[in-house]
Amino acid sequence: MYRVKVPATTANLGPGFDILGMALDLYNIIEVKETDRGLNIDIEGLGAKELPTDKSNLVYQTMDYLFDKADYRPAGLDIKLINQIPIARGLGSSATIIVGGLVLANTLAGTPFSNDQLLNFAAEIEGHPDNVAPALLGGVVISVITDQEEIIYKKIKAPELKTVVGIPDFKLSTTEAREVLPAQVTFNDAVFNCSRVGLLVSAFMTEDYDLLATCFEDRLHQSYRQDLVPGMGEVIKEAKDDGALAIALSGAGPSIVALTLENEVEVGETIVRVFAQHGIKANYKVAEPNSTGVIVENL
Ligand SMILES: Nc1ncnc2c1ncn2[C@@H]1O[C@H](COP(=O)(O)OP(=O)(O)OP(=O)(O)O)[C@@H](O)[C@H]1O
Ligand SMILES: N[C@@H](CCO)C(=O)O
Repeated sequence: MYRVKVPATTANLGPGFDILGMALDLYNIIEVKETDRGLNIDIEGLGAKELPTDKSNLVYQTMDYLFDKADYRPAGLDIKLINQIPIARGLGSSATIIVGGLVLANTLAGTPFSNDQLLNFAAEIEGHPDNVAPALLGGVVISVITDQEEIIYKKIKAPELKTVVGIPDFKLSTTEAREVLPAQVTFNDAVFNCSRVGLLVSAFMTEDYDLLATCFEDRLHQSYRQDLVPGMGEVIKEAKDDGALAIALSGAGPSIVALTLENEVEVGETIVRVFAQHGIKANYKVAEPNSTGVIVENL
């Protein structure tokens, strides 16, 4: 039997829409065993009651995608999902399943594909690379899609900061959160974001955390998504007042991610309190960045 442990991810980090993501020490685990008894999917933890256990489950769809490419056909599979990452909250749950499913299927097929090829497959399945890249590689990853539709990436060390994730008690699908984005943005807004992404990468690399508040500013996606996350503007403002160095919507939302040197409990409690003032139940988790990415074990 093989097992993978795949980290949650927070994508965008403010201005890096579809470009930047960071892995966190919160995990989904997938176990798989080849059998001769067809498909059996067992789900433990989050989503156990709602996720399908047939061939429509994302983990099977993903493994099937790789088996097709590898021309490998197991007679049957026992798959177990142990889900600890909340689903459709902007913490990369689907990315963990895609990365984990690809790594497991590649292992069963005799490792015909490299990690770089797996990253390209994962980005194609997910539609964007910013969650799948750090889920696979760990750390902070900058991903670029070339004109030939290939991913070029660079992993940098994650900041030595605490991450506070405020998780509202409602789902927001990535598809819905992308539908509210405009087809075009102004030249000024594009320049605004490019400048912050450049500065953010440099701030992480030089550990110049005083720059983070400016680096997390964004004009490409968060304002358009504000109506989908009641209280988001105020949560961000009040958590900054509590000492968060930087704060933004996590991925496509609805979770909010803050980076802090200290005061992580106060920042978390403030996020929960301000969401409650807007009628939204929420909880928070304090996480550390993950630097390893996916880990596969032969049990
Ligand atoms: N743990 C899981 N197991 C199986 N399928 C999952 C799991 N997590 C997500 N999915 C599938 O992926 C779909 C899309 O999830 P979606 O991308 O909206 O959320 P997310 O990955 O949790 O958040 P985000 O991508 O914003 O970080 C879900 O509707 C579900 O079908
Ligand atoms: N970059 C993606 C992340 C989705 O998790 C978005 O913001 O839509």
